[in-house]
Amino acid sequence: MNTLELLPAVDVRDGQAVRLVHGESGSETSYGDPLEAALTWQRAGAEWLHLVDLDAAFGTGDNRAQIAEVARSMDIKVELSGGIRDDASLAAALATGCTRVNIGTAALENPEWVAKIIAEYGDRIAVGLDVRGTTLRGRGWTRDGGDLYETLARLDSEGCARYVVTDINKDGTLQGPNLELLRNVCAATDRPVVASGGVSSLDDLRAIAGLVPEGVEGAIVGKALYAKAFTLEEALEAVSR
Ligand SMILES: O=C(O)c1ccccc1N[C@@H]1O[C@H](COP(=O)(O)O)[C@@H](O)[C@H]1O
Repeated sequence: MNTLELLPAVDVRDGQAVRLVHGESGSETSYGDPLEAALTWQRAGAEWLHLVDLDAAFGTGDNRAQIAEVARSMDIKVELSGGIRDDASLAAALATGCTRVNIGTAALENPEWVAKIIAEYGDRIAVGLDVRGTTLRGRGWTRDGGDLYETLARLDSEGCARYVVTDINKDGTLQGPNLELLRNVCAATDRPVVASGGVSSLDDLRAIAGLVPEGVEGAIVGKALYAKAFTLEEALEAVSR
């Protein structure tokens, strides 16, 4: 059986590594320098970094230069997210050398462009399905963007390689992942799924790892690591069995 991949998250707002609650602007807790945070996860044995430009996602500016510096400083794989919505922002993201980008809003608002970049870049494009219930949310999770399963079927038919599925109601809450949502998405697609939102304990990670045979490939871990609920070393050990 494959091991669950873990992607520690570094979300950047106003130059700082932060965690939000339910993705709500203004709910930030700050954790200092993003590069230091990223290097901490790399030193602890991470194979992936989930790196998000939150200002670009919210439309409150961007942290593009800093994000690029972090991505370029990593020896590990980087999934880059936030504000990648057109050719220029995609080119800048890919030029950082990141392994893949995660597209949210554009997959809801600009499906033709997303179909084009999926065809062009294949595995380097993941789509972030950020949901409340089964309704997708875009523009910093402030606007409805259609039905999860209809969008998933469309993206599947266009060849999307992978989905990052976030339950907004769980994100940043330390309330445990939405396993039912993950199971339902895995049942609806044969593409790998990266789970995001709610991880609070090693048992949560073991529960997500139990979904690897159903199609879950990885889990993003944010607040739990910053709040020191467990260490990344412990997390990696927990999912390696
Ligand atoms: O990660 C968050 O906490 C988050 C909160 C609010 C909005 C977005 C958030 N994260 C990431 O941003 C991308 C979406 O960016 P865009 O819509 O493509 O500009 C999403 O995939 C999340 O990974």
